[in-house]
Amino acid sequence: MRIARTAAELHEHLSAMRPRSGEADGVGLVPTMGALHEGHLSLIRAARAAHAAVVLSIFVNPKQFDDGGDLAAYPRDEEQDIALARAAGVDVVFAPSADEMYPSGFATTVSVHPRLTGVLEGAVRGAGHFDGVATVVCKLLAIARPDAAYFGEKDFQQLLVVRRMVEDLALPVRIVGCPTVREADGLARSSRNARLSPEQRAAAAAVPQALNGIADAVGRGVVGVSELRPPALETLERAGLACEYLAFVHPETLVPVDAVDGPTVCAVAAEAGPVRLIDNLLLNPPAPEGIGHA
Ligand SMILES: Nc1ncnc2c1ncn2[C@@H]1O[C@H](COP(=O)(O)OP(=O)(O)OP(=O)(O)O)[C@@H](O)[C@H]1O
Ligand SMILES: CC(C)(CO)[C@@H](O)C(=O)[O-]
Ligand code: BAL
Repeated sequence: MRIARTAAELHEHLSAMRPRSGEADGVGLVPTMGALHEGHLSLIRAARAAHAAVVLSIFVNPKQFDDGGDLAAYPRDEEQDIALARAAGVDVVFAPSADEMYPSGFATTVSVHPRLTGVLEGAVRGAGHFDGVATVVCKLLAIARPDAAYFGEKDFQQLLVVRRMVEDLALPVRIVGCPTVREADGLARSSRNARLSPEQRAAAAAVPQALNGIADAVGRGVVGVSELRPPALETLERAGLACEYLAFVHPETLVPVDAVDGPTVCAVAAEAGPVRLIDNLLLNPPAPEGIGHA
């Protein structure tokens, strides 16, 4: 496994591999901010299974953090990340500095429309968050020129924003979404979980419980958002979590819905002490009675 600190080094390593890339499906890119866990490893495994060469990028992108505190507190462990990447079969780790990504004079922002970036995470983290994500992902795609790039469905709005950007700018890359990897109690794996105290970690299980409660209710035919929200909010509140949003939206437009009468994403963000937890679930309305029975 090679480590590249600059775009030039990455190109050098990849050009040595590109001849191989004709065999399988070229290069797969897995963009991350490091502090690798099973969620990231699942993306790497998906890329490994599909591509001749796998590039893992590790870059804690300052442009997507509004709050300097969150950026400073973001967990970093490059040594362990490199060991995990090697064990998972990554070919090249691309770990640039902020100066390499944003040299002096850098003056470009990629901005997806606020109807997709100004709501949910964008509303809480500030308008600059998804501009920062779109800008860095666009640049990572331009540097690595992968055939496909892998993103987690845990950050479902990010995945939607990246897909929109790629389609609108006709970027020659396939975007692959991968399912959320969870702990035994259902909590979505996240780098920020490392900052939870044991009490906060126990309380955090209320997030998947709230989502599962909603899915169960929808399965029983309860589809009105006004009926689905209160018990879920109560589950979060009982655990001592501060809910930032619990939203029912159309999976592609992010427009809020009143009822789960078509595919709907329930997206939630809650604070456990200093840690923001996000999660989501795709809900489908129950099949009309009689359908599906022999
Ligand atoms: N539990 C998970 N399952 C699947 N993919 C995940 C999971 N957690 C993160 N990812 C994906 O890994 C990629 C890199 O994410 P990132 O480095 O921000 O990790 P993270 O754990 O989401 O960190 P954060 O604490 O910022 O939420 C993203 O595409 C993200 O959606
Ligand atoms: C996609 C990403 C690597 C861009 O910095 C980041 O937002 C993340 O880790 O999800
Ligand atoms: N995992 C999404 C990127 C972020 O939290 O900034």
